[in-house]
Amino acid sequence: KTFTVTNNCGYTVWPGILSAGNSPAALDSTGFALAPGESRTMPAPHGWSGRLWGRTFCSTDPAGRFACATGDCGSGRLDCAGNAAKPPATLAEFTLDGSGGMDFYDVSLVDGYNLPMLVTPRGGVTGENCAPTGCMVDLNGKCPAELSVASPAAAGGGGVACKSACEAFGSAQYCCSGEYGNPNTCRPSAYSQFFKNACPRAYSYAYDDATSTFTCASGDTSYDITFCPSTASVKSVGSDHGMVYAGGAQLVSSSPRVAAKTWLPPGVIVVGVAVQKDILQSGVQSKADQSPVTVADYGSQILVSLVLKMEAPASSSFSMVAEEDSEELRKEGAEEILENITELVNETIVDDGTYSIYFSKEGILSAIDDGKSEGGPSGRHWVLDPIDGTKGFLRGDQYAIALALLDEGKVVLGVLACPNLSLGSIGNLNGGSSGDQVGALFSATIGCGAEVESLQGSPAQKISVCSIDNPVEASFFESYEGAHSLRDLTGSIAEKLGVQAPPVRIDSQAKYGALARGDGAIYLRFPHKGYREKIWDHAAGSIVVTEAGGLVTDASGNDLDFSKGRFLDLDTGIIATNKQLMPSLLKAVQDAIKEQNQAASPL
Ligand SMILES: Nc1ncnc2c1ncn2[C@@H]1O[C@H](COP(=O)(O)OS(=O)(=O)O)[C@@H](OP(=O)(O)O)[C@H]1O
Ligand SMILES: [Mg+2]
Repeated sequence: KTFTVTNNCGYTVWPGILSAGNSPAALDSTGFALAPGESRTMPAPHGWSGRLWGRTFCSTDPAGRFACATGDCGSGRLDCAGNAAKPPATLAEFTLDGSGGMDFYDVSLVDGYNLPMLVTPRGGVTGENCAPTGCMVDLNGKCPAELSVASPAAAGGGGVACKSACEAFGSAQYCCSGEYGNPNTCRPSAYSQFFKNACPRAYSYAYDDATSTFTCASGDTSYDITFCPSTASVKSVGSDHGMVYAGGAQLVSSSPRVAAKTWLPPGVIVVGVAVQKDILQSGVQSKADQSPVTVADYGSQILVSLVLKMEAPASSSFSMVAEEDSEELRKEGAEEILENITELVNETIVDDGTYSIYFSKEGILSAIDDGKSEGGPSGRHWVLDPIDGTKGFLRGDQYAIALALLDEGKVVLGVLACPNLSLGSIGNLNGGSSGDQVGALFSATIGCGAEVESLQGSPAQKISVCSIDNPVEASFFESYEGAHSLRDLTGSIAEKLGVQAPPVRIDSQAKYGALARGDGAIYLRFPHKGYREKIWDHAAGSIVVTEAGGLVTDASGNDLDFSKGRFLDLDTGIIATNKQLMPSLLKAVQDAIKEQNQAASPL
C-alpha cells in the first residue's frame, strides 16, 4: 500500500506532509521537491492519518532559510518536520484503516486553495464511495479579489492562492465557530459556493461532509496524489489532435426498477460525439488511419460507463457488455493511442463539469474493461456500442452511440444517440439531412413507448413506425456497407414484396431510429454466412422500434434473443417493419431465401 505523489504542473512543487498526532507511524518524508513530471512513491503505513499539500514558489534565502510563497510550513527547511501548512493551501487528508476497515480521504479547500490536486484510489478500489476526488481547476485566476493572494514570486504578479472566507474575514459565520459551530447553523456561503461550484467533490467549508468524504476498503488500495492533474488539457481543449466531445446524450439511472423516464433527466450527460467533425476539419488524417476513430470509440465507452457508474445506486452491482476491451491498448506500440484516449476523456470530463474525476492511464485501461461482462439470461446488464457504424463515423455520415439495459435476458430500455441524423424525417434522401436540426436522440422504455428529442435537448416527442400497409408505397433500409448485407437477397425480397423505391442505405443503428419514427417502412439485414451478430448492434435499436409499435424478428419470424451472452445466435438475418407489413414481408423473405438456396444447389 503506497502513496504516489506526482507533479504534473509545469513548475516545481514542494510537497509537505504532516502526520496526525495519533498516527502510529510517519511517512518516510515530511517534505521534498518534485520537478515537473516527477513523482515519488512512499509506503503508506497501517493506520496512518495526516495531510499532504503542495508548496509553490519556494526558494532558499542567502541566510540559508527555505521558504515558500504558498503552503509554507515555517520550518525554514525542505522538510516540514511536524509543521502544518500556512493557509491558503489545497489539502489532501487521509485516515487509513479507520472504522469498518475503510480508508477515509478527501481534498479540502476549507483552508483555501493554492493549486489543483487530485486523489485517485488505485488497486483494490472497492467500497461504495471509492472514487477519485479533488479540485482539477486552476482557481487562482478566478479567485474573488477579496480572497486572492498575490505574490511578486508569481510570473506576471498574478494570484498564487485563494483564501477561504474564514481566513480572509475571520468571522464565526465563515469559520463555523461559536454559535455557528455546528452543521445546522454553519451553512454554505457565497464564498464556499465559489469553491464548491468549481470543485464539487472537494470540501468547501467545515461541514461539507456529505459530498466530500470518500472511502475505500482499506485492503491494498493505494493512492495517487497528483498536482495539476490535467496538465495542459484544461487549457488546450480542441487543439492538438482536436477531439472534443460536445453535446450530450442523456443516459442513465439504474434505479432497481426500471422506472420509466427517470433515466432521462434533462441535460444529464455526455456521449454526444462531435469528434468526427474535427477529424474531417483537420483533414490531415488519411481515411486509412483508424486511430481517430479508435480513440473516439474507447473514449465513448469510458465516458458512458463512467456516467452509468456514477449515477447507479452504489449497492447495485455493475455489469456491462460492451464492444471494446483493453487488450489492444496494453500492447506495445499502443502508448500514443492510450495517451490520446486519456487526454480526450479527461478533457471531456473537465469540459462537461459534472464530475471532478481524473483518469490515469491505468484507470483508463481498467475502465474499458468494465465492459467485459458476458451478459446472459439473469441479472441486469448494460449493453453498449460506443460508436456503432465506425465507417460512417469516419466518413462523416451516420453513426450511433447505442446503450441498452438487459433485465433477466430482455431489453428493458434503450437509448440511441445519432449525432448526424436530422431531427426531422430523412425521407428518401439516402441518409442525408434535410436541412433542419441535426442530432437525434431516441429512447424507449419497455411498456412506455419510444421518443425522439434533439441531442441539444428539445422536449421529447412520442414516435411511432409508419402505418403503410401497401408494400408498393414502402421503402427499405439496409447497411451502407455492401459487405455487411447480401444485396442480391435484399433486392430479391424487395422485389417479391413489390417495393418500388430504391434501398435507403445508411450506417449503424440510425436505421432503427429512422424506422421507428416512420422515415421508412422496412429494415433488412442479411449478413454473409458465418457472421455472428453482437447484442450491442441491436439491443437499443430493437427496443426503440418495438416500443414505437414495430416488430423486429429473425428471418423466421422469431423474436431476437438477447439472453445468450455477447452474441445473438440467430438464423440468417434480421428484419424489422410495422405490424401491417410483417406477414407479407416474412413470406417474401422466406420465398427469397428458398429461391436462393435452390439456385445455390440445383438438383
Ligand atoms: N461482415 C459484417 N456483416 C455484417 N455486419 C458487420 C460485419 N462486420 C461488422 N459488422 C457490424 O455492423 C455494424 C455496422 O452496422 P451496419 O452494417 O448496419 O452499418 S454499416 O453499413 O456498416 O455502416 C458494425 O458496428 P461497428 O463495428 O460498431 O461500427 C459491426 O458490428
Ligand atoms: Mg456496432
